[in-house]
Amino acid sequence: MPQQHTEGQAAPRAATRVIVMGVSGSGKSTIGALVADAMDIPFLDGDSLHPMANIHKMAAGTPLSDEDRWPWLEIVGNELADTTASGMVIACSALKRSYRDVIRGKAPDTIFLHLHGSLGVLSSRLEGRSGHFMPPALLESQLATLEPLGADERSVVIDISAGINDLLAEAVAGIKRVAGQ
Ligand SMILES: Nc1ncnc2c1ncn2[C@@H]1O[C@H](COP(=O)(O)OP(=O)(O)O)[C@@H](O)[C@H]1O
Ligand SMILES: O=C(O)[C@H](O)[C@@H](O)[C@H](O)[C@H](O)COP(=O)(O)O
Repeated sequence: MPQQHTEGQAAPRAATRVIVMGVSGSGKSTIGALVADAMDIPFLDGDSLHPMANIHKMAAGTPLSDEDRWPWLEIVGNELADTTASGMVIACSALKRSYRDVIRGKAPDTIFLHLHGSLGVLSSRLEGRSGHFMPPALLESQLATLEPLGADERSVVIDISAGINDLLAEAVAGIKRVAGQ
């Protein structure tokens, strides 16, 4: 029997499912964790969902192929679709539209937050990062693979040259706007 809502009673809010996307070094892990915290929903780093073979391949300086990425994207989509919380934020490069289609195939209401930046800003962020498996030399192939979001995709695009607090505010406002909150 469908749930009834009497006047004055708020209808339950749909889960907010977000992929923070972009190339390596764009700030997915940093901004993703902060957005999740601000929206009081769980955060998952897509790097932790890669099969070990993918991590070893990237660490050795070889870009992943589509075949390497399909199983990983399925896992990412399943995590988003299966969340029992009021939403979830996952950091996942989701570089091509066909990759985003895999995620949407599992969780159709996903909002993609693209952290967009110039080669110069991205390179300096990667050079400044330490203790990460991803070599800065893979940035060029990441940028060559990136397909920008289409107007028909549920999405928010922000320019990463701003400071973290400004990016966080812009990201949360954009997500809430797209989610109709
Ligand atoms: N807006 C920002 N301003 C300055 N430094 C940032 C900003 N966003 C991220 N960083 C830094 O840039 C580096 C890359 O960020 P990270 O979150 O690891 O990116 P990704 O997960 O997309 O690879 C990290 O050292 C991080 O602390
Ligand atoms: O599809 C890919 O090639 C990888 O998923 C890659 O895009 C991802 O970004 C890595 O996991 C590197 O990790 P960082 O993005 O955290 O540098």
